[in-house]
Formats: sequence, C-alpha cells, structure tokens
Amino acid sequence: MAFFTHHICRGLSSSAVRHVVIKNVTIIGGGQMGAGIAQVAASTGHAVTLVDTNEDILKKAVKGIEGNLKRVVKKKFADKPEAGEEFLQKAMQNVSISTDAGSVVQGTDLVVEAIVENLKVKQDLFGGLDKLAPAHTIFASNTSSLSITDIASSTNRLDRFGGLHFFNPVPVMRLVEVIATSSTSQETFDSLLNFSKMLGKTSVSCKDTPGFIVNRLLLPYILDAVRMYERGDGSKEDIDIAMKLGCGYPMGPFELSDYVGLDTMKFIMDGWSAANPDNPMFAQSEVLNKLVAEGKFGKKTGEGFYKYK
Ligand SMILES: CC(=O)CC(=O)SCCNC(=O)CCNC(=O)[C@H](O)C(C)(C)COP(=O)(O)OP(=O)(O)OC[C@H]1O[C@@H](n2cnc3c(N)ncnc32)[C@H](O)[C@@H]1OP(=O)(O)O
Ligand SMILES: NC(=O)C1=CN([C@@H]2O[C@H](COP(=O)(O)OP(=O)(O)OC[C@H]3O[C@@H](n4cnc5c(N)ncnc54)[C@H](O)[C@@H]3O)[C@@H](O)[C@H]2O)C=CC1
Repeated sequence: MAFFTHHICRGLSSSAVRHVVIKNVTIIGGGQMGAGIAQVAASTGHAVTLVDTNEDILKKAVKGIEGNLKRVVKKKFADKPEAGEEFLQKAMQNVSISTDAGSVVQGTDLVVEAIVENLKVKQDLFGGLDKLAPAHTIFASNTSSLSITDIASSTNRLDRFGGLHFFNPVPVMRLVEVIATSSTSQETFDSLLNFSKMLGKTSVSCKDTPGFIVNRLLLPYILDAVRMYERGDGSKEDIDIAMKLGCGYPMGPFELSDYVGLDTMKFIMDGWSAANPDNPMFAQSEVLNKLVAEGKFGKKTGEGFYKYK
C-alpha cells in the first residue's frame, strides 16, 4: 500500500508537494556503497533489506555496518552508554538480509540499486524486479556514470524511476545527488528528495547527464592526475601530497581512486570512452587497465595504486 503526504514547500508559496512516505527500503548490492546506504537508512529508522548474490558478502556487510555504528555510538553517546546501546540495537534490528531480491521487493517502498557499474546487469536486475514490485514502489540507481534513462528503459515504471547518487563513505559524506529523467514524475522526485532529507543528507537536483555534477568534474581531474603520472611528470605520492596540501583536499587523486575502487573507475571510464571515442579526456589508461587486469582494485582488495596490507 502506498502512503502519501502533502505539505507546503517553504519558499514555494502555495505549491503542494506530494510524496510517497518511504519506510521499507530494499538495497541491492552489499558492497561498500550498498552497506553504507543500508547503515544510514537503518540508523534513521527505516526497515532495510540488504540484498546480494551470496550470504558471505551479506554477513561481511552486516559486520561492517555494526562496526561502523559502534564507532558512531562511541562518539555520539559518549556520556550516555545505555542510550547508545539502544540506538545500536534498534539500528541493527532494522537490517535484514536476503539473496532473493524478487521475494523482498514485494513489501518495499523504495529499491536502491548499488551493484556493479554495468548497464546490462543493472537493466536485467530492474527489468526482473519491475514485474514483482508493487505499483507504488520507486526504483533508484546509485550509478556513478550510467544514464538513469538507459537503466530505467528495462522497466515499465519510467515515472517511478530516478537516481540517488551517494558518496563514499556514505555515513560520512553529506551529499546525495537526486537525478530526474525526462520521465520521472514530480511525485517520485519529491519522494527521493524527502528520503535523502530523512537520511540527514543534503541533496542537489541533477539532470540525467553523464556523471551528473560531481563525477563529471571529479573523474576528468583524477584521470588527468593518472596521465600526469604516466607521463612521468610527477610521482603518485607527490601528486597526492600536492593536491592535499595545495588544495586542501582530504585525499589525493591516487588515494581517492583506490578508495572508490579501480574496477569501478575503469567501468566508468570505459563507458565514457565508448560514448566519446575521439575525446582524449576519456582515452584508455595503461596503468589503470594493468592494475584492474591484475585484480588490484584498491583498498577493497588490499592493493591498487598503493598497498594496504
Ligand atoms: C565514485 C562516485 O560515484 C562518487 C564518489 O563517491 S567519489 C568519492 C567521494 N569521497 C571522497 O572524496 C572522500 C574523500 N576523503 C575523505 O573525506 C576522508 O579522507 C575520509 C572521510 C574518507 C576519512 O577521513 P579521515 O579524517 O582521514 O579518517 P578518519 O579520522 O578515520 O575519519 C573521519 C571521520 O569519518 C568517520 N569515518 C571514516 N570512514 C568511515 C566509514 N566508512 N563509515 C563510517 N564512518 C567513517 C570516522 O569515524 C571519523 O569520524 P569523526 O570525525 O566523528 O571522528
Ligand atoms: N565506490 C564508490 O566510490 C562509488 C560507487 N558508486 C556506484 O555504486 C555501485 C556499487 O559500487 P561499490 O559499492 O563501490 O561496488 P562493490 O564492488 O563494493 O559492490 C558491489 C556489490 O554488488 C554485488 N552485486 C553484483 N551484481 C549483483 C546482482 N545482480 N544482484 C545483487 N548483488 C550484486 C556484488 O556482489 C558486490 O557485493 C556502482 O554502480 C558504482 O558505480 C556510486 C558512488 C560512489
């Protein structure tokens, strides 16, 4: 059953905003992003089901969520350990896991997809879920670089499909990009904006253009740094130090690449390079290709541009 609320938007005089109240959330993909989104949604009172392809990944994700929440509790409830324990218990009770997306979407208000950055895989997932999810359920993708319109085209709910692009690490980064396609209804868009607010995030509205706002600016910068290193114009360590101390960035481009995941970086690059074969900004990077071919995806595998073991 769908729940709707009406309220008057501040600053928009009398324009009534109608949105679906999101209580039950299915998050597909229990990797770094999916687990982070699940953590934030569960700790803000949402009933979350986290879905992945196997139990081991899900168990690892839940363990990570619990560990991160303990860190939060230690700081936030330093003087009130009992309230902290209650917060932790409640948040953890809000998380369940499943390897069968089809069965859990039947009771969900929102599906947030955070699986591998591959158009076909995302389309197959949403195409299947479209047939099983209730009519009111909103679908959203956390894609970094793919077109939301293309992903949504595998479904018959174009009006109830949008983008919710979170940033890594989700519990810490305060932004969510909310993306509307030309078919996304106002109600869906407002529901996604409201959900982001309920998570305690600040949202910005984006059009369905490659990389939305942040990645359209961030990826070319990172790639320029990789090319600078490939040309031998600077060591990766020096480039990282330069951007941290010279610009006040929390991480240099190589540290950030390892943090995002070099596999994900390559998926993004390959997509953009296929769509813009003549644009040197998206030309293949030998170094990136080699590291990915060797399974060195960055922090999550223990090695990327740097070693973490
Ligand atoms: C690819 C895409 O599509 C889009 C993207 O996401 S692009 C990537 C965007 N992300 C970034 O640019 C991240 C840049 N890096 C940073 O902001 C920081 O280095 C960082 C927040 C990751 C770590 O910060 P740090 O100061 O070096 O480390 P640390 O002291 O451990 O952490 C800072 C705080 O974050 C918390 N934290 C760090 N990682 C966390 C995690 N995974 N989960 C929960 N909390 C975390 C810590 O507990 C700490 O909290 P307090 O300040 O309350 O003590
Ligand atoms: N890493 C980052 O910094 C960011 C990534 N993103 C996007 O979020 C998505 C996920 O990225 P990460 O979490 O970094 O990847 P990840 O590799 O950490 O996790 C992906 C998870 O999806 C699971 N998966 C793959 N196919 C599946 C399927 N069909 N059904 C269920 N689960 C499936 C995998 O088993 C894996 O656990 C990608 O689209 C990525 O572009 C968005 C913002 C930031």
